[in-house]
Amino acid sequence: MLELKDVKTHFPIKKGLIFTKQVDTVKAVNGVTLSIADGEILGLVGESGCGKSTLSRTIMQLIPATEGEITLEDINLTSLRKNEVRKHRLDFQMIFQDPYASLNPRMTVFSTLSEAITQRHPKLRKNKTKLTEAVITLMERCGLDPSFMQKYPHEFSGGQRQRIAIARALAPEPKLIIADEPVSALDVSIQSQILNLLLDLRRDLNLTMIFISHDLSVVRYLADNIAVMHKGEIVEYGDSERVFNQPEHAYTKRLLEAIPHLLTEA
Ligand SMILES: Nc1ncnc2c1ncn2[C@@H]1O[C@H](COP(=O)(O)OP(=O)(O)OP(=O)(O)O)[C@@H](O)[C@H]1O
Repeated sequence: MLELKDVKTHFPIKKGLIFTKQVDTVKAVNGVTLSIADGEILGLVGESGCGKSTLSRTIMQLIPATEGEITLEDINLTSLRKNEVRKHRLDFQMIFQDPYASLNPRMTVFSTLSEAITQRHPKLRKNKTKLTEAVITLMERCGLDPSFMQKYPHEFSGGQRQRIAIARALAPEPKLIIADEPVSALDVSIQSQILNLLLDLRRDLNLTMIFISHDLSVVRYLADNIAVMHKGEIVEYGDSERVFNQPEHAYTKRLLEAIPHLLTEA
């Protein structure tokens, strides 16, 4: 479904004083090769600064890859012209850590979701009944009471706001969802509800997802496969349980040792 071949995203940065012409390169993503199957949840883990966000933004075509190939269902996105790339933007949707920041505070749930639905189905703009039905279906699917559709984000709890953000991400019927630390800002009890919602959605809609987290226990719960990223490279990749029980790379072992309870559990 999604293939990455030797993807590199490098940022040139000026070195030293204002008038200097010397340039350094930050190799934020440095030769990533990965594939994600239809309906798979891939966990992407690594410390802050290892390149997870840059890799997501490169996959979503928000920043151009310096080198390499990104193929979505046999379309080589890296070879497309800018206006052609735009057509594929809806195929990728993101869920962020802070739903409050990602939702427009001045828009009701209905406006937020209907705007996202009509990006994919513009004709629905003229059919309020069908649009409302689609909003209700999305809200129910994400465990939200549709009678709250005229409410604003601040009128919901943190967990419910994340459900709205998830519904918003699903609305344009994306091919891939990238969830960037989607439960890190939530209370532990709410975290599991949101993780279970994501698992239910994957089961019901065959969602394909990259789940980014620094929390390995969360990733283990959700992901089929795990990619461990370190200094712009994938240093370990494999089935979730294998990576947890028999980590091969020293960096993965270090990450696992940082959570001792996980080792005793395994
Ligand atoms: N636009 C940019 N220009 C220059 N350097 C950048 C740019 N964006 C990211 N970087 C650098 O690339 C490296 C990877 O950053 P990135 O944000 O992708 O890491 P991350 O793993 O997502 O970190 P975090 O978990 O803190 O978000 C960092 O060293 C960062 O400073």
